[in-house]
Amino acid sequence: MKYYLGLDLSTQQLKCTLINETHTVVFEDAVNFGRDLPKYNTENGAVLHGNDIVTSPPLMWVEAMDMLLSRLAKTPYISDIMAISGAGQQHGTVYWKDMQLLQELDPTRTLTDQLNNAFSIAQSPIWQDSSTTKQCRDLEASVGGPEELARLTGSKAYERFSGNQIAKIYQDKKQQYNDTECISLVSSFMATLLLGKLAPMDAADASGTNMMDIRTHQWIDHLLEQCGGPDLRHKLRLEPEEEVHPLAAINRYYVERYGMNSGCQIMPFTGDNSSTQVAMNLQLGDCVVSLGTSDTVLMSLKEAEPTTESHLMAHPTDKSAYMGMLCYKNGSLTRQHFRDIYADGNWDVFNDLLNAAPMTSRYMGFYYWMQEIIPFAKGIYRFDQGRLLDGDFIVCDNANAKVAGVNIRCMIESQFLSMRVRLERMMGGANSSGNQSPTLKRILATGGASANLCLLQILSNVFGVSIYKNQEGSNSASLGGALLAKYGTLSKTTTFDDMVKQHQRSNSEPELICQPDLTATSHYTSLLGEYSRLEDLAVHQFSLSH
Ligand SMILES: Nc1ncnc2c1ncn2[C@@H]1O[C@H](COP(=O)(O)OP(=O)(O)O)[C@@H](O)[C@H]1O
Ligand SMILES: O=C(CO)[C@@H](O)[C@H](O)COP(=O)(O)O
Repeated sequence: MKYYLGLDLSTQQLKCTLINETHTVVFEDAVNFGRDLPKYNTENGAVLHGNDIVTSPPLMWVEAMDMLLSRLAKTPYISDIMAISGAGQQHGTVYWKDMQLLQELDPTRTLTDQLNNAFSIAQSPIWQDSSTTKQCRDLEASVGGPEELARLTGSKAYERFSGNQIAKIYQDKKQQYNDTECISLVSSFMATLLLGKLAPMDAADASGTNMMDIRTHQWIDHLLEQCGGPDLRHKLRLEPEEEVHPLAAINRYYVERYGMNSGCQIMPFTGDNSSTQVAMNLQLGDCVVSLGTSDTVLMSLKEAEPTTESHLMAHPTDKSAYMGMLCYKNGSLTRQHFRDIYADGNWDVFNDLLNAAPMTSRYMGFYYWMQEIIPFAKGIYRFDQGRLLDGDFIVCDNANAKVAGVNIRCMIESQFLSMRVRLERMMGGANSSGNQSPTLKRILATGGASANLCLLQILSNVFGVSIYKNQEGSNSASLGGALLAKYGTLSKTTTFDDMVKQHQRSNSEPELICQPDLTATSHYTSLLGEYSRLEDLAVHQFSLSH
């Protein structure tokens, strides 16, 4: 039997999924950064410096790789793994000081031991960072504004996008920037580790840099220069990779240390959202809502016009298509925070409070616990009958449980209403040549919080469509990686769709989880206008205080 490995280096953990020839998952595991690697002092995988600078240590990711591979080496599959691909949290950048170290890896020692000095920047900026507003405005101004940057690259400038992160390091950390030999994204960093030499960024993940032409998938010289000066092209070295094909065989280090197959091929790695798109194999009218550390909304698009509030990214397996995406920072960590302050850290209590609070049009809340991406705002804004409150809700009998429940309900409804308002706008833009816009038919839910059926029912009610989940594999980004690994061995002779169809089984069809209560949907539809109006007021209030 041949096996295919998918890795996913997400915000909070490094996960793996191993599939066989017929796409059955045979092994899954994860190294959790907080639980398994506490010495790096991260909180939920990240280090917060002051208000808006958020990083993770690349050496922690290297050590997670050491741990995961030692666990994998204890399985009977290791020597029959034919190919590896995978995913990384998007936008984060790794700064290599000494690539030579990768060529000289000694199989008797860990990677952590040997790559201690490999990085010129010990803390990599990650997607949660929002400290590059100045660089964003400069980048937009250099091409004539946010709309033009979105037209060129698929997105206006966002604080977390890699080009703006690189620009800040170029401007503020000159010495470390000059010491940098090469720059990787989190995804291509994983592929680089396994290859023992620099791996290209794949075009789908490079769409999250603000530096790649969204149509041709080539770097745009002017944007490279604006972000990282004349040396950046040299530090990236390679153009974005738009094919899924073998880059080279795995470095001999892994063969000698772990007994991996010397013929095991390393494929390009992609962004975690693109990899989720692969695992879900989206059909027209499907939309993925991923409730991971971030909340994201994904759609496959054949044609599209970039907007200034959503992202247009290259499709991971179809050069001529796109992925439309919305991304929210206040996803699971904000829900988790509410669980901790209102529900003693218990999801069941959280759900009881949520269900005890009825739907209402009286109370509305916007909970930007962390600096939000869309809209760009921070803080908590509560409204009672359209009026901004100074403090908490005053709920008739003022019982604590009721106030907690109203806040939890307002937070969840507000998260999902924001997705609906913006998804509808994104789909409206997906008909650039006058064709009818795609209609939303179903939502495929994934990510850690998709384990919570109460949340999924509200999601279904807000959108008025049924929710489905994949039956195979608990983590879609690493499953997508495993499928990409296999596809890379076949892509010369078959399409991705044909490869998937060949092994379709009853349990490879997504499973129906819940259906909408259409009375609730009408209620939410009637709130959309007021929701947008109050959101504008909240954003205005935020801008007054900044
Ligand atoms: N029952 C639950 N209800 C709501 N959220 C949950 C539940 N179980 C797990 N989660 C959330 O899932 C999150 C992790 O999701 P995951 O997709 O694994 O994240 P990532 O891929 O970014 O590391 C946790 O932060 C946690 O808050
Ligand atoms: O910034 C984005 C997408 O643009 C995030 O979705 C990151 O890719 C983090 O992913 P998770 O750890 O939440 O899966």
